[in-house]
Amino acid sequence: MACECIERRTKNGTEIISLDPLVIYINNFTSTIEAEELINIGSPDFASSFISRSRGANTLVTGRTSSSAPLELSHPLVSCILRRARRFMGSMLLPHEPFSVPQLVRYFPGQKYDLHTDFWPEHQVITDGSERLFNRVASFFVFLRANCTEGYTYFPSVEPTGTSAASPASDEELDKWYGHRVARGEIDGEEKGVKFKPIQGNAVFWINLNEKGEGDRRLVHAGLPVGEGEKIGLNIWPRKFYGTERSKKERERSGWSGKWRD
Ligand SMILES: O=C(O)CCC(=O)C(=O)O
Ligand SMILES: [Fe+2]
Repeated sequence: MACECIERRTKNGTEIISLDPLVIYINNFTSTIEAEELINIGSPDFASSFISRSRGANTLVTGRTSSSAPLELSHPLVSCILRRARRFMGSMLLPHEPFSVPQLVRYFPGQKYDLHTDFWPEHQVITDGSERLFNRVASFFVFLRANCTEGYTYFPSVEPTGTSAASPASDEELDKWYGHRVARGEIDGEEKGVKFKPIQGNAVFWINLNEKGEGDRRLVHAGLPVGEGEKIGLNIWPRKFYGTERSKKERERSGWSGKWRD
């Protein structure tokens, strides 16, 4: 009898790609029907993507040529997907800790999002008048439509765990374990980091900030240019709070540098 383990695992399972930093591959985070419905919900609102800045106005930049659309938090399917994300995070996300507005991103041929981090180098002030500071503690990137070639999500500084502690997984190992879903990336002809093929319903999850709220620059990543066809993804960003603007100033006065790790 054929062994079903691998088939079962890939149908509905999670796989650790890297332990430090933590990057997890989630198979079938959404069903096909859910993926298409999420796209329908957000589609009327697609507009050129901005990059949100820590201070001042959001800006349009050439490094991000996709379009994006917010998803209404109150929509039953959107809240169902966020409950799923919350359950996945377990006690890492406390009941009072919210999500940012989920965001669809759509790419046509040649469109891309250059290297960036999802966390802000400085915590943001929430706009509810409470002066609380927040940041994106982790990220889920879900592939909702993957009728495309190329368009991988690439993390140049995440080396996938291999059989030997001393060296990252080789392309052959990745191919054996993940098939075409996960591969090594390259920069200037040198093998470096890991990239994920767009596959409908599957997601990549990673942790952006450590317990102190410091951002981990190893989670820098890019949406590589789409070859042919269309790619649509969904960003889900759980938030954590880090005191208030006032408490930050007091910390700085008392000697805390407020600097992020490089
Ligand atoms: O399109 C991708 O593969 C990644 C998108 C992304 O990182 C983002 O929208 O923050
Ligand atoms: Fe991102």
